[in-house]
Parts: sequence; C-alpha cells; structure tokens
Amino acid sequence: MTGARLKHYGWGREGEGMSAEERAFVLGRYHAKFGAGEFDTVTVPGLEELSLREPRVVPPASLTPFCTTERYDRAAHTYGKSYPDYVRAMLGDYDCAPDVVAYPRNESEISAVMDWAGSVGASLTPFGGGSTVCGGVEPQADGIKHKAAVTLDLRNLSNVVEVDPVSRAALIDAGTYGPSLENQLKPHRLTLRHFPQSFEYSTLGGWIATRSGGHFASLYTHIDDFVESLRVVTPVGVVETRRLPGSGAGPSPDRMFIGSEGILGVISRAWMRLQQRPKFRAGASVRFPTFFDAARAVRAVAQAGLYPSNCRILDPQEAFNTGASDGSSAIMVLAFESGDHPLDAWFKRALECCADHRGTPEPAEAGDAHLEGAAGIWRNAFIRMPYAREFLTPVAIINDTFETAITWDRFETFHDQVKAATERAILQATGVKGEVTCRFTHVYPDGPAPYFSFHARGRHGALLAQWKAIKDAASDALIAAGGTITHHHAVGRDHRPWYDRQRPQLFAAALRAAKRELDPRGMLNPGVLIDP
Ligand SMILES: Cc1cc2nc3c(=O)[nH]c(=O)nc-3n(C[C@H](O)[C@H](O)[C@H](O)COP(=O)(O)OP(=O)(O)OC[C@H]3O[C@@H](n4cnc5c(N)ncnc54)[C@H](O)[C@@H]3O)c2cc1C
Repeated sequence: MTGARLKHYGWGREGEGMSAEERAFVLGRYHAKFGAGEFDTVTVPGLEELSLREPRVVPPASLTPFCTTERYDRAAHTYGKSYPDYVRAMLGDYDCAPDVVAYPRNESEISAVMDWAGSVGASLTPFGGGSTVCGGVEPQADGIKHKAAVTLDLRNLSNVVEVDPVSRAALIDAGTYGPSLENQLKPHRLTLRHFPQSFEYSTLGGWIATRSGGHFASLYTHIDDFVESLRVVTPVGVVETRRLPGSGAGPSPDRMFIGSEGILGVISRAWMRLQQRPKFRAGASVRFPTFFDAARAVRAVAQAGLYPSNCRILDPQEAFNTGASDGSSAIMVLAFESGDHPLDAWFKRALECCADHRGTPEPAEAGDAHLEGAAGIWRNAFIRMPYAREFLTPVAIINDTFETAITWDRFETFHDQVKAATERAILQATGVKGEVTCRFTHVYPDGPAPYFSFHARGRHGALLAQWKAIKDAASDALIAAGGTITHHHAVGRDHRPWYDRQRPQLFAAALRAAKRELDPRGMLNPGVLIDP
C-alpha cells in the first residue's frame, strides 16, 4: 500500500473523508429526519490520548524485523468497521488492542509468527483490510486460555504473482488490496471485477475468508465463484489445492476454507478466475411506483436467465437518502456488460420484464448509460457513504445495515415483518421514530438478497445498548422469518447467536473437528464462527 497511513478511527487513509458539502448533505438528511436542533457532539480521542496496556508479550529477535508493538499499529488493529467498533473507539476503549502486530512478508514468516504465538499462549488474528462489520478481527486474550493477542496483517503479501492468460486466471497474494489487484491485472487486459463497497480498503484474503459479495448482482455473486485454488498456512502445515476449472472429487477442499473467517488457517494466496475487461455495456435507471413492483421485475429478469451485472433496486426512501430520487418512486439500477458481445437483446428483454411490472426507464444520455441519472448518483453515494460513520457516531446517530437472503415465495411478507420489527425496536430503544430502508444487493432465480439500512437518533452513554437492542430485534426477526443472518457480511462474533440457530448442529460438530485438526491449540480467531 502506498500513501498516507490508514486511520485508526474511521474509513480510509488519514486526511481523507467527505467534503464539507457532502457532510452537509448527509447531516441535512438526518436533521430532516430527527429535527433541526443541534446534535449533541462527543470528541473522538486522538491517537496520543489513548491508553493502551503494556504489551504482555514481546516478539523474539528473529521476528522483530516484521513485528511491532508501536501505539499506532496496535490501535489501528483493535477494531474492524462495525457500528459498535466505532462507538467503542469513540469512547477510547482500547482494552482489546493486540499486544503485537506482525506484518509477515512471506509464508515462512506467517508460520514463524504462528509458532511463536502458539508457544507463548497467544491468540492469532488474521487481518486483511480490517473492514469486517461483524467483529471478525477483534483480538482475543482472556488471560487464561489466551495470555496475549497477536494480530497478523497480510498487507506485505501484495502481488499478482503469475498470470495465466490462456485459462484466464491469476495467482494473487492474499494481502493485495482491491485497487492494487486491479492495477496489476490491467496491463494483462484482465480484471477480477470483484468490487465490494469496501473494495479500496479490503483484501483478496479477506474477501475469500468472508465469502464477500461483489460487483455482479447475479451469476457471480460471491467471491467463491472466482476461486480456482488456494494456499492456506495452518498451525500444522500448508494446504494447497489443485488448480481445476471444476471437480467432482468429493467435498471441495477450497470450499472448506472459503468463508472460514480465519479460524482454520491463513489464506496466503489464491489462483483466481478472471474476466475480460468489459467493452460492451447497456443499462438504465428504471423507476417503479413501489418497491414490490420493482422486486417483481427483478424476479422476472432473474428467472429469464438474463444475468445482468447490476440489477439493484432501492426502495423510495433509500433512493431519497442517496439523492437518487425525490422519494416518490423505487429505482432499479440495471446494467449488462461483456468483453465479447453487444448486449442490446438482453437489455431490451430486461426492459420488457420491467414494463410488465410498471417500470419506466429514465431516458439515457449518451455515453455510459448505466452511470447516468439516478444510477450514477446512487453509485457515487455508494462509494462515498463509508466515510459518514466517523462523523455520525460522534453526534449519536445510529446508522447501520444488515443483509440477508430469502426465497421469492416468502420475500414480501419477510420484508414487511423484518422492517416492522426493526422500526418497533428503534422506537422502543431510543424513544424516537427511526427509519428502515431496503435495497437488493444480489439476486438469484429463486430469491433476492435484501439489504436493510436503519437510522436512529441515539443518546450518548446509551449508544451501544440502543444499537444492540435494534440489531438483536432485526436479527431475531429475519431468522424467525426464514432468512440467513448474513448473505455476504460474514458471521464473525457479532452474528454468532443467530448463526448458531441457523446452522445444523452436526455441521457445527464437523467444523469444530476440522478446527481441532488444523488448529490444535485453538489460537486462530477464537470465538469466530464456532466455540472450540
Ligand atoms: C463500508 C463497508 C462496505 C462493505 N461492503 C461490502 C460489500 O459490498 N460486500 C461484502 O461482502 N462485504 C462488504 N463489507 C464487509 C467487508 O469489507 C468484507 O467482509 C471484506 O471481505 C473483508 O475484507 P478485509 O480484507 O477487510 O478482511 P478483514 O476485515 O481484515 O477480515 C475479515 C475476516 O477474515 C479473516 N481474514 C482476513 N484475511 C484473511 C486471510 N488472508 N486468511 C484467513 N483469514 C483472513 C479475519 O480474521 C476476519 O475474520 C463492507 C464493509 C465496510 C466497512
């Protein structure tokens, strides 16, 4: 990585953030929701004001070239990017800071850190970009089972190592951040085209470890679909899977590590399936009178086998919040792309599906039609929004998201139940009416992945409890109504109670057995996904 260092509190690098106009726009939307009065503001402590405990362990001389106990490194690896992470950081609570941060440069250094951490009874937390929103990178040391906490940041493993243009695949180091990955593929005229909203500040290894959801709204929804083979460093040795386009040889070893959230080993590199860079595009913003009209159109498009790269819908309130509409209509952002052929026939057919459900396309300007109008405004807001939380938390705004998936036959009831339960919980927890909005991130022929955002006016001193009451109610509702606790944000520690209810018990036992085999000391990410 180049440029200024990453913030220890907030999104992106030091010196980055929203412009004054963007902040005013976002705060204006909240003033409109919650009243025009001044928000009660808390000052976030600076790095030098934080009190961190003395490191409980220090690395041996052989590891010091790539390990540190510096204040900045420990503070910047204490939290991920969830709402409670921001609150605790704002309150100066750095009790769980790691004792040591390691920046290995190759697999043997990963193994050396594992061996040392194991020998001193420390836990080991794999760390990519730290953009987890479910408590995936918080260091663990209870003083009994784990006497100290070591974080293993993979940023120095950051190369596209080899490109196979014939099979259209590349071997890529796990610590490679999104922009660097794409920049290194560009000269080969290839692309991974996996663009989670966190693309700039997350890594290939993190995407694979969490089964992240990216650019493609249909067909290639999760990173899983691009993984051809993996190398994983475990405390008992290295696992390497065979490069194959597909295989029916038993359960897939790749699948065991994809989504393992750092509890079975450290993904060090992967062969990834690539795409041609798109040359042909077709797209539009389509307006619908209601969100459910838009959802029915999405179902028709998904079931027609058209596989748009983008088919995201925003409910009217979500469209209003991002500035993409005046709040009177739902919006579909529809796009097709190909490196090989024109897409007019697919696009035309998708618009027919939309018209069948009262959808009206916005007239497109010349050029990148899919980035014009409401779609373009939404896309810009999508990229800039991550910077908002660092100034919304200090004014006691609770803004968070949760995402799930559900089959089409249950979607409309599911949506209404989850939304109502979340709205009720906001009112109960804060005493003030809040707002819950919904969009789709990904779509399948058998159902959508709805993504809910909620906005509440919290109170300093009670923010964590208020957030938890709302999050618990929303999670309870979506599990009770048959959804998944996460479609792509992963389980971490925050989603454990609901994942435990959703996951078959015998599967949990099998996962525990796999962990015991690969991580006999139980040092890797304790508490994530399963208890030992
Ligand atoms: C603003 C914002 C937007 C987001 N948008 C999206 C989105 O569009 N789609 C989406 O899917 N997610 C999204 N997320 C969530 C997050 O970005 C993803 O989970 C991402 O995949 C995490 O990657 P990372 O490199 O930051 O991993 P980290 O946050 O560092 O780690 C995540 C988990 O993976 C483990 N891990 C990391 N690297 C490795 C490795 N090499 N080997 C083994 N385990 C490892 C960690 O221990 C941890 O449990 C978003 C988060 C934020 C803050």
